[in-house]
Amino acid sequence: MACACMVSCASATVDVSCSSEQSIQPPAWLHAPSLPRFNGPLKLRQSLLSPRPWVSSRFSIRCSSQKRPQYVPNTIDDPNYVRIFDTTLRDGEQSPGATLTSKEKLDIARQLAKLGVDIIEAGFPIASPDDLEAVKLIAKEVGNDVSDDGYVPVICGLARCNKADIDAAWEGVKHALRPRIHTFIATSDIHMQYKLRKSPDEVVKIASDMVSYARSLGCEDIEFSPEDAGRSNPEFLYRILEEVIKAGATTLNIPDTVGYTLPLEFGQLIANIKANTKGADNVIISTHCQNDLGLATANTLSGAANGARQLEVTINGIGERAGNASLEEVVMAIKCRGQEQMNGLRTGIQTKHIAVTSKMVTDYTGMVVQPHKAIVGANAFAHESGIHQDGMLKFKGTYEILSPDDVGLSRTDESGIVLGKHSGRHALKTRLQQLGYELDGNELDAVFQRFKAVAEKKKVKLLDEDLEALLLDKVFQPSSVWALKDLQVVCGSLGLPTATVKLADVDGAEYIACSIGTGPVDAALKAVDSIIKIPVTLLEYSLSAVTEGIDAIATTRVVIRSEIAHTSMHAQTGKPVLRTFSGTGASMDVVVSSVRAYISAINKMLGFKDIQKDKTSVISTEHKVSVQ
Ligand SMILES: CC(=O)SCCNC(=O)CCNC(=O)[C@H](O)C(C)(C)COP(=O)(O)OP(=O)(O)OC[C@H]1O[C@@H](n2cnc3c(N)ncnc32)[C@H](O)[C@@H]1OP(=O)(O)O
Ligand SMILES: CC(C)C(=O)C(=O)O
Ligand SMILES: [Mg+2]
Repeated sequence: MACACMVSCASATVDVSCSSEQSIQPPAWLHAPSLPRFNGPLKLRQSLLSPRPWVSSRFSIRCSSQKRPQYVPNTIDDPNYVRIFDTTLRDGEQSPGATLTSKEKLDIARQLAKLGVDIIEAGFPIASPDDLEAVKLIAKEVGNDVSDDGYVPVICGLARCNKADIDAAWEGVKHALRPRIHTFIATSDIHMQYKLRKSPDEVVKIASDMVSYARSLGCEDIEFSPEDAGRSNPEFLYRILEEVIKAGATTLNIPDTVGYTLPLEFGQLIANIKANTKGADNVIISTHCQNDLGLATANTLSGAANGARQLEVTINGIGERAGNASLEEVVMAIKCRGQEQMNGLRTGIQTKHIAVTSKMVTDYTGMVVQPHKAIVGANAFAHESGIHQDGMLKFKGTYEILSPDDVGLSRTDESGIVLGKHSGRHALKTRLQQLGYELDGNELDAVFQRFKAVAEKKKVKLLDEDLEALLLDKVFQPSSVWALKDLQVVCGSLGLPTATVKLADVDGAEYIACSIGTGPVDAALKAVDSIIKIPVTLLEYSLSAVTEGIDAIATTRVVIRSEIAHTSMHAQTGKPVLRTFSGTGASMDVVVSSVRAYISAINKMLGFKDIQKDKTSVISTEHKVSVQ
């Protein structure tokens, strides 16, 4: 039987007709050498539709209509569709220091609409006149911007269970095409006794009266939350929820306000509420999980698996204290595993807008996302270890369950390879090839050794400029006559800058010299001079950091002139002139970098006429120290 079917391949989403064979273009990453290569349209057989955990996430197939269901407050005509309620502008803004201006809130609301969230909680209008104005603005602008397919987000305002709050919330949201009032009151013993100082009976009456009041204003979409439901007596929850349903609530949101529950426990709570609350079949059950134990995403997914069809989340997981369940984690988990593990759950989120939304929220709130944050962290699609990089180079499915394209991330290096201290030769060689350098064998080994040594010290990843500097320093050098073995400098404002240098000659014999100078570089170059004993003049010296940061690699370029030999013909006068030689060096230590460059130029000079150093001219024999 044919059915409407959606295939989501990396960033592309293709509607196909689902019969026994379907024709779609394969995603690029499917071209793994170890798998059959598909050059034409991929024939998708039914066997490919069966769960294949290692592929399904990067290649998810859904056999249902992907149209967003028509919005009706208390029901969804697709049992697998989960509404995404974004509360970045309300709970998210409760993050200490995350205050947003009205303009920023409007920008974020517009972005949330692009993302396709079903409900935007735009603020807590009673909190301040600014909050009310921002909610109004969002309701008027974003809440009336209907897309071609009929989508327009619900605009919601929060209110305590009192008339003033509800009036303010209605004042804010009523301009939207789909306005919602969200009212809440705490139901745990601890909150009722110590915070509200009200009996359970009083709380039930207030809740029911205030839901009725909200309905009486003309709002047909009412959400009610029993605050601290995670620590509330379940029997009391069933009772109060039944009363608010009778009073006209259309969504029952179950907050784990202090992030106290464990995933199985929270899932069971949702299942129990659905089973034991009269009228629960005619409303939407929602989750609102705080992250105090780091379980917000897990609890939210557990709630969805147990029948919740609205999930309250924030971008980047920001929110009160440790934050809320993060939109990107919840949505991508459903996208990645919903088909296979959650009976085909789906959301209406356009996931390719996730990265930019995350960035906007970071910029506006100043709440920086940790590098290893799932989905949107800087490292979420980066691979540093040699074994992983080797796997990624061979087939991305080895270490990636999602494609960065799915969340709107592009990376300059398609394999997401970050060169660092854990990288191997495969990754280094590949990156060098991409930069245009073909290295193998000893050359590759030599660069690899230097690369490892630098990567050990460098805290941030190695950039292309770093690699090129290493290549210049290690590979594109004249054949070595003298080599720097060790270097030590003493400098500062106390005493004279002094350098001790150990060089090895072409036979491996070592020579040490010590010198003072005007600074550490000058002292080190003089110590080199005193070993090599060939008069040269330093004509040019330049030092630059190839990348940013205190641990950047410094490259040095020097130009020297031999004062005793090595002439060339002047192009205009035809007279012999003393020849100049340049050299480059690189190191995270500026003095080492300088000495390497200097020795490189000297080696070039010595190699030019094939004049090996005159061993009799060195001032010290092996391991003897000469101090100038
Ligand atoms: C779990 C959550 O995230 S709830 C949302 C939390 N968000 C915020 O609080 C942000 C915005 N808040 C504010 O700007 C202020 O708290 C306001 C404007 C809402 C209220 O300020 P104030 O009137 O000065 O009250 P304050 O915040 O000090 O105390 C809260 C009062 O509301 C009562 N209250 C708390 N929750 C509720 C509720 N859901 N329904 C009714 N009353 C409530 C408290 O018992 C307390 O009443 P009391 O003054 O009789 O003791
Ligand atoms: C207002 C409610 C839903 C809330 O934010 C919470 O309980 O965490
Ligand atoms: Mg909350």
